[in-house]
Amino acid sequence: MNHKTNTIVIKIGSNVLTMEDGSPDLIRMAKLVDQMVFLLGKGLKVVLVTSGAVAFGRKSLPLIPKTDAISKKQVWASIGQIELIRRYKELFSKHGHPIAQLMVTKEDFRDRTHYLNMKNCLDGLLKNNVVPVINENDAVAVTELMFTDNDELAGLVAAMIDADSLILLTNVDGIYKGHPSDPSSELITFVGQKMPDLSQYISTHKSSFGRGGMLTKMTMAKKSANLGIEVAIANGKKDEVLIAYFNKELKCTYFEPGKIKDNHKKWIAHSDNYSKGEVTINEGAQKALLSDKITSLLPVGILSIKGNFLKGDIIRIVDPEGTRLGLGRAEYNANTAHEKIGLSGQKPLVHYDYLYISELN
Ligand SMILES: Nc1ncnc2c1ncn2[C@@H]1O[C@H](COP(=O)(O)OP(=O)(O)O)[C@@H](O)[C@H]1O
Ligand SMILES: N[C@@H](CCC(=O)OP(=O)(O)O)C(=O)O
Repeated sequence: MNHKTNTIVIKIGSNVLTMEDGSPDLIRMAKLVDQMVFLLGKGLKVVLVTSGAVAFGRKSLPLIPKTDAISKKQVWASIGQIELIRRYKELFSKHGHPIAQLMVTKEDFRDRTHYLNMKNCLDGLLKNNVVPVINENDAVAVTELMFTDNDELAGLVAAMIDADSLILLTNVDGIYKGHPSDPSSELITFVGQKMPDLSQYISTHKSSFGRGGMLTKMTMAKKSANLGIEVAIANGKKDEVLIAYFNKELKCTYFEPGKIKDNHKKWIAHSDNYSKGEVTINEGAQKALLSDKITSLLPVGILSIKGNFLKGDIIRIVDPEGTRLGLGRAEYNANTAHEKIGLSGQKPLVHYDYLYISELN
């Protein structure tokens, strides 16, 4: 944790809160709440993104055999969430800390009004020293409306509130160069802004109750670090894990934060799934956008346009070879943009303030 951390988002995976047989690990839960209270005592603002609703519900109610897979998840999550949040309230209350519950879906991050309403709520809770406890609303979020997992939700929340740190607690110490259970496997302890892609080391294997897997965790960690948030993937089963992180003594996979992006850019950076169009730019425009100069995307640098986007929609920006360079908010609709392709002296299609160029192509 860097010296300037004021706000930290802590994500706790299903496997951290469950024992081998899938039953809730209430002792582990209590230890983690005690550590979050320690961080609060050090003056940090803490936001908790917690999995575990499905896991808690699964053990509380056997379902009739013909219940389909989606209904099972929805039923278990909607039952388990009650026990999950009740336990958190009980544990935080013992230390005099009030908590709040937010149940969200991916749609709440697409719509800018929803986004700003949620940000307003979170800012209000943090100002009043209330710990927000956030989970995906599994009762309504199925298939394409789902986050890949709560790692993605945690990254979106960290960007939304301009958190300084994001810690993803799972059931291994971090990303290994081999299988995590192999004693000879090396733990990757540091990931710099220019570190090559780590996906070569990551198997699709997931822990028993996890949903996303290490690949989504790594992807979200790198994207968050690219937005200026320091990230750690660490073992939530390790005693004192949050204390060790606070004291900079934690064995984990640490992602070095890049340049801090403003909040508009953080929202846009996470909007790839909502893009309504695509513009291919020429080499001159590509060079300008990748430079350190403050540059908007001008029609003179556009080669082609796809999609019938409207003013205000998010559009993808790709280089002449079709490689995604970034995202931006369209200042006018696709028809107007088509009329301006290649013309100089025109209003930017994407203004710099609403332009996000990923440094991780
Ligand atoms: N290279 C790797 N290093 C560490 N863990 C890995 C790696 N590749 C795959 N994994 C798996 O990813 C799992 C953690 O992801 P996940 O199951 O989604 O946990 P969580 O429930 O905490 O999100 C680990 O338990 C491990 O089995
Ligand atoms: N909303 C779900 C979250 C599932 C999820 O993302 O799990 P994990 O990959 O263990 O963090 C639940 O509470 O079970």
